[in-house]
Amino acid sequence: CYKIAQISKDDNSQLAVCRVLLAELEAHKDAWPFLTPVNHKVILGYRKVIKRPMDFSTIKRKLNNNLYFNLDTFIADVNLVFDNCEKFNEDDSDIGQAGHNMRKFFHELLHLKK
Ligand SMILES: Cc1ncccc1N[C@@H](C)c1ccc2c(c1)OCCCO2
Repeated sequence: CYKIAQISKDDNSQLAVCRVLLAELEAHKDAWPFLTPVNHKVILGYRKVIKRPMDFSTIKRKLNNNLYFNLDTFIADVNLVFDNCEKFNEDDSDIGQAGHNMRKFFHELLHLKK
C-alpha cells in the first residue's frame, strides 16, 4: 500500500481527495448502472422501495456545490449508492454484481489512501 494523500485537516484537501475517489469510481468498468440517477418512470417500483436515491452524477453535483462537510459525509453518499443497489437488485443480476464489485473497489481505494 502507498499513501496517495494524507487526509489533512483542511476541507480543501479532503475535497480534492473526494474528487479523485469519484473520478476513479466513474472510470471503473462496472460503474455504468451508477453514473446517472435511476429513472423511476422506467424502473417500476424504484421510487417506493428506495427512499434516498443516489448516483455518481448527483455526488459530483453535491461536491461542486460544496454540500459535503468532509470525507465521511462523501463516503456516506457513495455507500448509499451501493446499499440502494443491494436493496433493489438480486445479487446474481448484472446490476447486483456490478454493485458488489464497485463496493469492494471503493473499500480498497479508501484503504490505499489512508
Ligand atoms: C442502479 C440501478 N438499480 C436498479 C435499477 C437500475 C439501476 N440503474 C439504472 C441506471 C439502469 C441500469 C440498467 C438499465 C436501466 C437503468 O434502464 C432500463 C433498461 C435496463 O438497463
